[in-house]
Amino acid sequence: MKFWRKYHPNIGKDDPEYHQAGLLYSILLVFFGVFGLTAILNITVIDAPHIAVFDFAGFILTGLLYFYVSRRGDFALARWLVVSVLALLLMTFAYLSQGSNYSFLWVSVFPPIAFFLLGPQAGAWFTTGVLVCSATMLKGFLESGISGELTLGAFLNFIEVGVAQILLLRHYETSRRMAYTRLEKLSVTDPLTSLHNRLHIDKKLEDLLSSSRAHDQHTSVLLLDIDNFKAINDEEGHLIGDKVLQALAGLLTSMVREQDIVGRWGGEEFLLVCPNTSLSEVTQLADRIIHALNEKPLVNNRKVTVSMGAAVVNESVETMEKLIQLADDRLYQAKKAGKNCLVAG
Ligand SMILES: Nc1nc2c(ncn2[C@@H]2O[C@H](COP(=O)(O)OP(=O)(O)OP(=O)(O)O)[C@@H](O)[C@H]2O)c(=O)[nH]1
Repeated sequence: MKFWRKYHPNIGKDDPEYHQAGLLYSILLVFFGVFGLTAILNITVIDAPHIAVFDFAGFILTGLLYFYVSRRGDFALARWLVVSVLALLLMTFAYLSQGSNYSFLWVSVFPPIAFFLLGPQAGAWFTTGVLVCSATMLKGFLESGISGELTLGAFLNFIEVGVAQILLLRHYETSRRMAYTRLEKLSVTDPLTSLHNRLHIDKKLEDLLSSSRAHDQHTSVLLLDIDNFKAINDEEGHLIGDKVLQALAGLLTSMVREQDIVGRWGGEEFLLVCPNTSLSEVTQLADRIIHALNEKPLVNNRKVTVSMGAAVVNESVETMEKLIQLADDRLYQAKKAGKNCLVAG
């Protein structure tokens, strides 16, 4: 049931907000249905019109909120609105039932939702606020003796459970988010060189190409392969081979602009993606790389050379596949031409 995706097309399946959006729209729909149904029941069967008024208000409020959130599409605002309305409705319900039937326990569904939608920091503050308001209200009921079911013990248990929930959820949500951030970083990083991995660079390049086409800008790529890398491994050992890859990654990163992307494309292949860069500009960059490598050894007094193929987006090379294929064909030509050079056209 991913009907909400049409309202937030920018939230992808791998996004942390994906499940938040699912929860948010489920809450709105469930509350909308439950309020509508209980409003009818409270009027027709139970004969409790004062509760029916509250149900009806909840029905209208959640309906309006659904409409607003889905039309506006600002997901950050949507989360705050839903959590605020939920807090309001739960506390109003606790107030109307005046401590009877332990219905104030409904307030305890609030903390997990608040932490999940707002995060550990805002979730903790918001939940503390709701807990303080609810406890103040229940204290009033307790002192006035309005409900025989609300004992001092029940009241204290309510507060203790609330405090425990805040502490536990804060810990849980913080560690969950940290683990997510770490995994997200690992999934886009090449462990040996710390450069972007192929998966990530694929996605970045795809995004860049769509914006290049939309704004009629040049995006150039440079596919780079270390020459005779097998010989380096064979003669110096794999550890030195790894060091060469790391040193080259560092050199390439230091030579490009901030907006350029350097990634490890495969074993001893690297891909440089340069937004807003013409073929002649990327040729200058390639010349600087060749010059820097010829100038001094990378690791262990061992000079390393590279071959490169460059390509730029234009009318005949529009897709990512075609762009990479062209750069790869040119890289192959550079190898055939004797290595340590660039082929750009
Ligand atoms: N040390 C190390 N070697 C790797 C890694 N990934 C791939 N290789 C090695 O890279 C070498 C690539 O060899 P080839 O494809 O024959 O290429 P080459 O020797 O560079 O020859 P040319 O490309 O024609 O210049 C292989 O020996 C792989 O084992 C890595 O992460 N670390």
